[in-house]
Amino acid sequence: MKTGGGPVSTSFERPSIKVTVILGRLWKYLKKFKWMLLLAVALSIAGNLLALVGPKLSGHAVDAIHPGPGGVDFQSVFFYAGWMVVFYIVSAVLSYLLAALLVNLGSRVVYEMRRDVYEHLMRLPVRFFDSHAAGEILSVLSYDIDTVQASLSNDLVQMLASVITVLGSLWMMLTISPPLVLIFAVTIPCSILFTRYRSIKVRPLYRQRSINLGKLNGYTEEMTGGLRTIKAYHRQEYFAAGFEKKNAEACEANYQADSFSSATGPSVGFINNVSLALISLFGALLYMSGSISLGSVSSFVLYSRKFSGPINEFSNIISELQSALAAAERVLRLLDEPEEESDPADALPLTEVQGNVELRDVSFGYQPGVPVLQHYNLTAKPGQVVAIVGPTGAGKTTIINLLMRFYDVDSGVIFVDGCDIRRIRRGDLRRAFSMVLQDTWLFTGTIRENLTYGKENLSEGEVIAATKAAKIHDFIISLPAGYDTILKEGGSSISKGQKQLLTIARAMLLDAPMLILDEATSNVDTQTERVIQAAMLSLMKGRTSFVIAHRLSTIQNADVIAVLRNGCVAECGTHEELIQAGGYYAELYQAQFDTAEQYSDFE
Ligand SMILES: Nc1ncnc2c1ncn2[C@@H]1O[C@H](COP(=O)(O)OP(=O)(O)OP(=O)(O)O)[C@@H](O)[C@H]1O
Repeated sequence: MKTGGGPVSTSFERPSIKVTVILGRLWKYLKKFKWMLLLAVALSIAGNLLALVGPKLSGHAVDAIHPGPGGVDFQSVFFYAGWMVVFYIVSAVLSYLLAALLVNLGSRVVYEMRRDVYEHLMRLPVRFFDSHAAGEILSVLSYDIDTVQASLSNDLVQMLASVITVLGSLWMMLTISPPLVLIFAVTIPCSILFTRYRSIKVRPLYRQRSINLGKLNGYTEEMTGGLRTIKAYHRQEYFAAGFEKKNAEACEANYQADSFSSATGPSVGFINNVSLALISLFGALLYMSGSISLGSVSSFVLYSRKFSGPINEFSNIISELQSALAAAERVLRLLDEPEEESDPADALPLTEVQGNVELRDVSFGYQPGVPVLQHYNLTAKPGQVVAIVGPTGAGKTTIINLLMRFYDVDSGVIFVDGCDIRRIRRGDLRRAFSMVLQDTWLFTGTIRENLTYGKENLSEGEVIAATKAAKIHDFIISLPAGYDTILKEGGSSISKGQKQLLTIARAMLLDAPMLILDEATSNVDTQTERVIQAAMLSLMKGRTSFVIAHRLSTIQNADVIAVLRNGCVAECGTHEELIQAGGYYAELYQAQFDTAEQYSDFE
């Protein structure tokens, strides 16, 4: 079954969400841990207030040094210096505890966020996955969420510390010399305006960085998936050029964002140094006029450094926050993707399935204006085997997509046991079908887990009976760990045919009342196909089955063969009837028959 094919959506690139909305939604995650947050605030206040005492003590120590011989009051100097050490040690311990707490908080938030995104992904319609590159989705789940975490654990602690240090230092400076504080009235607004201007400019750059990285990941994921084909066609250079382009775009966006934001720090640093020069100048003048002690000037200088340090740091934090906001935005955008419509409140259960299926006047297209099925009609009576035949791209798999409600019809109705499938609970409808597809999907786990994941509490005997019927038992027990063999990365360690036989055994074990076989034996050799034919026939017995097969020899015994052409049923009947009619099916059958003959001559 095809699941891809649609254009890769660019929905993660839509215009930005308002910062307040992003913060509000991040707060919903944070508030679950409000006690940790409160403790963090308390630790931050305590730690930074203690650190604020240092410069004051240092000022007292300086004032204990009097000009002239014997003018140093060592007792006082040691007293103040000792207390400084004590305050700084306690403050450092509190800062360490705070950082550890916030790292923990960040991890918890990220855990929740990642879980929400994953659960949301599971609820998204197939349409979403058909139109988004897997790498792009992975990029949101890993890189973007990690960026949010880094910001939550580092920036949050710095922001808290900065606010307290700035306010505390300002207060201390006001107690020392209000006129000197006036210098900041000129320099601080310059810093703030400059930082604000840069932060407005930098956010779109960070957004672009996330987008480009997502594209690069999408491309890499696609290329690693298709590596065999690339090597077989010797197109490494061609795709390397594509990678080069995406890589260059990602690096360029990264450079643009980082270089723009990194210029902010030095600029703000310069403004702060100007204020330090002014403080030194005016401080000296005040000292000479006798209105301030030398120790106070020294304390003031230290506080001014403490005061402007975080403001300088603020610009860095702001750029990191912008990066985190851009990442959070992409995460939220993914969370905003509309989920598969939930079942209506009065949705009907599907318990005793008879297997009456009818597609009545069904029209459908994946994209507006590009119809795939047009006024399509098909009826399957209970227990019948319906084969759907048609040229490549005719819409055979699309019928399966509609039957399973991976997509909904544009018009017309699909009935199961006389009930519109849109009125049936989705889960019940899907459980009513066992599917064996051309593209088999096995997950990392043991063979047994892969066989039984559709149905719990299966006995060993049932599992072995199914694998024997699917002619895969002998292969499984030939493996050193038998049924406990771990299949890695979707079963990449076993052949495609073996994978398909495993999924046939899985479908047998699921024992659903209806069957979908979409090129189910396409990867199996003709000999094995013949051998498992009996098992397939017994599997289909009494079950309404939809079989898609290009090899017409496998569907000759179907009760109904529906030939699909140009979106509608071109011919319908049994094999004999269609051969007699001498239409498209007869032509197709003859062509396959001739080819088989040619090959047997060749042999
Ligand atoms: N997710 C999708 N988005 C957009 N178009 C799609 C999508 N899946 C399939 N199509 C298009 O719909 C048409 C029918 O596709 P479908 O997979 O149903 O054909 P098919 O008869 O099963 O082909 P095949 O025999 O090659 O498996 C094709 O033109 C295909 O390109």
